[in-house]
Amino acid sequence: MEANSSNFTLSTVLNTEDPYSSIMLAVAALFAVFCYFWIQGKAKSKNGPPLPPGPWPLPIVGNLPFLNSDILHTQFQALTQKHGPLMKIHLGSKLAIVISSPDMAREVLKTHDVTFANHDLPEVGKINTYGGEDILWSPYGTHWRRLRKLCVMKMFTTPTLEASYTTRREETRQTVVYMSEMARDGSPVNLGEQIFLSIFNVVTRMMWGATVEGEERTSLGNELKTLISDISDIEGIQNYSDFFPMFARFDFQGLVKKMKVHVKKLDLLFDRVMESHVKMVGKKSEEEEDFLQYLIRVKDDDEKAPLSLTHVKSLLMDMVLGGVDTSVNASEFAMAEIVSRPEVFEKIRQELDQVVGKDSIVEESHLPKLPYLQAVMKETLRLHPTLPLLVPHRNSETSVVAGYTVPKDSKIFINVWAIHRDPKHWDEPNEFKPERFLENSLDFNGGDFKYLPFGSGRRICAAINMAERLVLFNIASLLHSFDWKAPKGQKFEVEEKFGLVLKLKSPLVAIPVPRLSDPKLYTA
Ligand code: HEM
Repeated sequence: MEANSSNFTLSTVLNTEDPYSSIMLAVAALFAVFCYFWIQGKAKSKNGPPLPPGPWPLPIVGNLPFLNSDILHTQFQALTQKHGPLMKIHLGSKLAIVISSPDMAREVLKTHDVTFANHDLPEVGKINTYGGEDILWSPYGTHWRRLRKLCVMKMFTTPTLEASYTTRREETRQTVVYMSEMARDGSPVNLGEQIFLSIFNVVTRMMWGATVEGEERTSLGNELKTLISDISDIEGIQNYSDFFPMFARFDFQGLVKKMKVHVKKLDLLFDRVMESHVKMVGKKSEEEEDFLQYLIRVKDDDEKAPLSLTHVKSLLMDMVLGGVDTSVNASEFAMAEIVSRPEVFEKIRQELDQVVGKDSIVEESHLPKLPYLQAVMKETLRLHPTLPLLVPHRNSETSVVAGYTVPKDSKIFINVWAIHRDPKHWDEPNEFKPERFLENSLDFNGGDFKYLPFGSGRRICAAINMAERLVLFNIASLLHSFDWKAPKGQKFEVEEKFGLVLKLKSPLVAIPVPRLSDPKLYTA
């Protein structure tokens, strides 16, 4: 048969009448083949154990064309059924390893913990953390240890948290007051926005004493929530610059550019705060100082690892970006699960009425006496882990894990979302059943590798006790003070939107109905 113009043949592609384009295509094809063999050669272990199994990669792009960044966690879960709980994936020129069982998680987070105790710094992470020298992205070593020690020994200790209770109480009361005002005329409330304001204010007041109040509470609050959420969304997008580092400077998806615009806004805020705090050094006693004053005072104390003002600023960024977004989304998921399940809501109400009573308000000291509510928080983080793939780790050395070679600098995804829904380890894994946590002794400390909402090992979340207080106190107060009704014609839904941080697909909007008898319980 004669070739006609609609036929898609090699000669039409090569366009034999245009020798220049033929040569270019031939060079591109050769380059592709070269890259393919180079990646394969680089990925193969030399005389050592084989690489982990995984789907067959295409030249150059690897498995990228088959991955959908909106459902990466479920795609990884499905691929694991075929290739096993230690699986390799080629992301362009980058080798990724996906971990999907408690045993494999133990291998990387415990057995080989030092080697795997780095986070894989993405291109956009360099922008929002001033070069990645913050606590989240710094590689395991002296500088990271110094930052972590400052946080863990100053900001997140039990005495500091106890001392800052007034802050959390005031902010939560403000939220209850705002909601009772909305309740007066039956207005719906965007719960995520209000929880955001409360948690944002708590974190920033603990760090530098600032707060958002009055009219600003709605306007600036929404703006900051959107800003922080946009930054975390950009962090969640698969950036081709990370998979083809040699082209990173072209920033083809424009993500670095977008990140710079967002970060500039937060940076201006931080600069103002830093300036005022530098002026205040020495003017307050050590007991009175906030975390930022403390950091500025001690930053040069350790000769081996002195900190610059930029390091200090990057820590603020970590707390605001890492601490606020995670706690808000965890609280939103918990509220969404509770209000959409009358039987769960009823049990919580009974527990609250028994422990707190209807003529009092919730205090943080009540929290240890609320086992069912604690179980609800644990079950929420099992079903909807806030960081479904943790923060991707990176190994600093080539290692042999479970008989397979994991080459140095691989990107390690720990699919906590899949581990938390593995039927080998959980009964009815897709059901929301808080009771399971009344029957087991699982906690947030990462000792049991089937439950890792805060990670495990050296890079485990630096603020678990603070996160637990923030989430529990917030939701306990909202559930004790109000009944929650869906706006007319709507029903509550708990659908997930995947990203670095797991979010509700649609915002949780509900109408508060006060349930306590004394109006004084709705004042600040
Ligand atoms: C429910 C709320 C939270 C959840 C679920 C959560 C979870 C996590 C997870 C999974 C990691 C990474 C672990 C890994 O990659 O192995 C992490 C790291 C971290 N989190 Fe949290 N977090 C929460 C709240 C907070 C808060 C409130 C703060 C501070 C204000 C905070 C500060 C940090 C820091 C600084 C790191 C980095 C630790 C390091 O790399 O050494 N987190 N968190």
